[in-house]
Amino acid sequence: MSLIAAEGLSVSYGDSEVLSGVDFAVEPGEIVTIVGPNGSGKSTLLRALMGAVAPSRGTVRRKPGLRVGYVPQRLSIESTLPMTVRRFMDLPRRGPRDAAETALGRVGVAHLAERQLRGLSGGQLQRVLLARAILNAPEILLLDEPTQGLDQPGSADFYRMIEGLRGDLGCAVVMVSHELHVVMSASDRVVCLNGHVCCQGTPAVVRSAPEYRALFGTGTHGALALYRHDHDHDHGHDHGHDHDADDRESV
Ligand SMILES: Nc1ncnc2c1ncn2[C@@H]1O[C@H](COP(=O)(O)OP(=O)(O)OP(=O)(O)O)[C@@H](O)[C@H]1O
Repeated sequence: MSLIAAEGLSVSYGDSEVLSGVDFAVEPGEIVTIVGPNGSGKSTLLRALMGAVAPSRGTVRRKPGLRVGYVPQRLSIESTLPMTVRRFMDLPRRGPRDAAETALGRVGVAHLAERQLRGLSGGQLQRVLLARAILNAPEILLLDEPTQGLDQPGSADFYRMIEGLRGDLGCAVVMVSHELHVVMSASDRVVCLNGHVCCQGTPAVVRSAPEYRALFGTGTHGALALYRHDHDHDHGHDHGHDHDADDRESV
């Protein structure tokens, strides 16, 4: 059984439909990366999977009792607020002390427990957010651009750690990322989103898919092209049909 399955999922904000007809399912233990231009609905898809935004059409089904860990794109508490890492781990409610220590240790930041949150580097803060997300032994981790602001070695470390966590906890991981070259190697499956699913499959399949190349170009592993892509929010364009991994191996 899928952990989460969206079928024909559409989401609108007011009159504006940002996702239309998305079919997307996550199986236990897989690492799926969602790529797409700015404004293509990646964060919205994650939030719809969690149940934080309601579909305007279609359905999202979650396995009953599913434990979800979520790392947001930005920290929503006031970052100038005095607060230690340990205290932050106890929000919104205090858990067993050793659980927090274990989680911090798992992501390599046990030594930061007494430090102030606001004094952490970007990479340290990401790890603390991740530690908090794994406190409830999630079956699925949802990460929204977890390496934003990290340099390339920092990002590569972070993705290695995600793979390690998947191995230790056996959880599935769904993450949004712009760092296509790193992400590609760390993912079992890549979904290219532009209001709808343009193409999906293994990293190798997606990299050679014409729909992906049309969005991201072929140079610089797509990373720079991503930011240059001029997204006009017209989701009505037609790629003919959606593809999945199996019919694209020969491209
Ligand atoms: N709460 C909201 N109310 C109204 N519009 C919203 C809301 N959240 C997102 N949008 C709009 O929906 C569209 C998709 O946003 P979303 O954040 O899902 O895209 P994204 O692919 O994650 O973008 P980015 O790569 O820039 O983070 C954008 O045009 C955005 O402005």
